[in-house]
Amino acid sequence: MLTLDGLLIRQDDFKLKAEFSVDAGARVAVIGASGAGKSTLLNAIAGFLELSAGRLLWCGEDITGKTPGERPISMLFQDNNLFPHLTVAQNVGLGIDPGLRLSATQKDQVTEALRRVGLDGFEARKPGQLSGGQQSRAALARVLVQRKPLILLDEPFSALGPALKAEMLDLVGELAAETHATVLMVSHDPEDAGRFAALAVLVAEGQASAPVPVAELMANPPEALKDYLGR
Ligand SMILES: Nc1ncnc2c1ncn2[C@@H]1O[C@H](COP(=O)(O)OP(=O)(O)OP(=O)(O)O)[C@@H](O)[C@H]1O
Repeated sequence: MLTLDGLLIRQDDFKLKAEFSVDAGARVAVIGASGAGKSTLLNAIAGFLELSAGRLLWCGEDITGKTPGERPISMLFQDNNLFPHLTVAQNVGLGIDPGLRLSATQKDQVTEALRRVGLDGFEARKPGQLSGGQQSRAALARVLVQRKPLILLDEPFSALGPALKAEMLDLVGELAAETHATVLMVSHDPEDAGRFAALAVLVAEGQASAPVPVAELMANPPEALKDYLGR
């Protein structure tokens, strides 16, 4: 279980509070208007932003003082964060060892992760030689080899067309189910949120609220969400 215990995050004069838990293995969409603080929330959970107050717990262990690399967390960003001068296999290998000194077993793990995301045969290509969807798959393979139990997705597929985006969301869902990972995904699209997650966290008015069923939230949206949905 991920527990946000009395979290307060500040970025200059922007403040965000959060106080809730997410069960292990849950898939949660993080929704809210632009600038509401969705990325801020994920960055704080990942350890890229320091907390002003509160604690973060994973399965009861306080991880507040841990660096991003020490946390049980992988994060996938919108721009995929692939290094253009490295091959696909090397980019994925970075998830195992930033120095890329991989054992034979670890190289096999890279190959297996690429196979799992449908990129076998693409090992030697550079990211620039891949389509947008294939780049997303490579970034996802890097998350897979990290084998972390908590995965944070910050609108990773927003540059893809609707069909490809749906395919990627389904793939992430399948992989998360196989590995029993807990997933928090920022989404701008209520349809994507519903497709991917049973639960949603609404970020609005300086607060990230406890997860509630997506369908319930959409059927009876609070004012802040109504504005966002244009209702
Ligand atoms: N590095 C920063 N320094 C100071 N303020 C920041 C910084 N990054 C973001 N902010 C502010 O924090 C608030 C929340 O930003 P954040 O990026 O988390 O919103 P978001 O909900 O993810 O938005 P979007 O949907 O547009 O990506 C905004 O008011 C933004 O201006």
